[in-house]
Amino acid sequence: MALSVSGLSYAYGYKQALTDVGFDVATGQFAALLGPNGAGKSTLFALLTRLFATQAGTAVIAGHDVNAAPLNALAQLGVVFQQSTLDLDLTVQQNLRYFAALHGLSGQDVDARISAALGRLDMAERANEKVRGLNGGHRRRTEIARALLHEPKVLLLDEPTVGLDAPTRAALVEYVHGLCSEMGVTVLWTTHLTDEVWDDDQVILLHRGRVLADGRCGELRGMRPLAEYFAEMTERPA
Ligand SMILES: Nc1ncnc2c1ncn2[C@@H]1O[C@H](COP(=O)(O)OP(=O)(O)OP(=O)(O)O)[C@@H](O)[C@H]1O
Repeated sequence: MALSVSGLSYAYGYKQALTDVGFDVATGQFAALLGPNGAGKSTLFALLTRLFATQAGTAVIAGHDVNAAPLNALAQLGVVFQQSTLDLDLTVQQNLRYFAALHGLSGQDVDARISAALGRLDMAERANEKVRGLNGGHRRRTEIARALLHEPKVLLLDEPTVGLDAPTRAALVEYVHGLCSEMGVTVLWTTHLTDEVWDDDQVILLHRGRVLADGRCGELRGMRPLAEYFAEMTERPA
């Protein structure tokens, strides 16, 4: 498994945000962590990226426990946060070079990695443009290219389509599915939008801090749209 979470619980003081959360994601799988507002998605994301320390349970990334071997675990993790962290006044390439330097990547290899990462996201032609001049979709693609520079096995994206229009959202969803099928990257994509999930994707349905369902989207939804299944699961009384 590329990502294994087991018995993960987390509380903010008296407020329980996650309760005994567990799931596995296989290598090369696109997994949607689907949940309404307040479900606990951001808390889980913060635990996987070690922004918060784990209180109970374990998370293992590409064989490395985030608590026992944090450096090894984080080395295998690419992260795209909900809020953009690009420098608007640097070019696309300068943003990527800066990130590479922070990761201790240097030498001729870096430019080759940057070209490859931008190529994968169809961003090669924009390498010398300042980020300020890019539209939202291209900025997001730049961030994904950047998150892949150190060739992580697992890519986490926290609601990456927020603020994008429908066609741009659909294109981004398609790019990231392509990373799974063509490069074998394992993706955990958090969202509350059911149209971002494809039938072959794994759905981990999170609600009020618990996993309500975990399975292949096509199987979970059966004959009805995923949105209907999602509403049925999350709108019934506690
Ligand atoms: N700093 C905090 N202090 C107390 N409670 C918090 C804190 N941060 C989050 N919570 C609560 O924990 C629960 C899970 O929140 P979380 O932000 O992880 O959910 P989410 O699924 O990411 O929601 P959203 O989509 O709105 O970001 C919610 O009930 C939230 O109110």
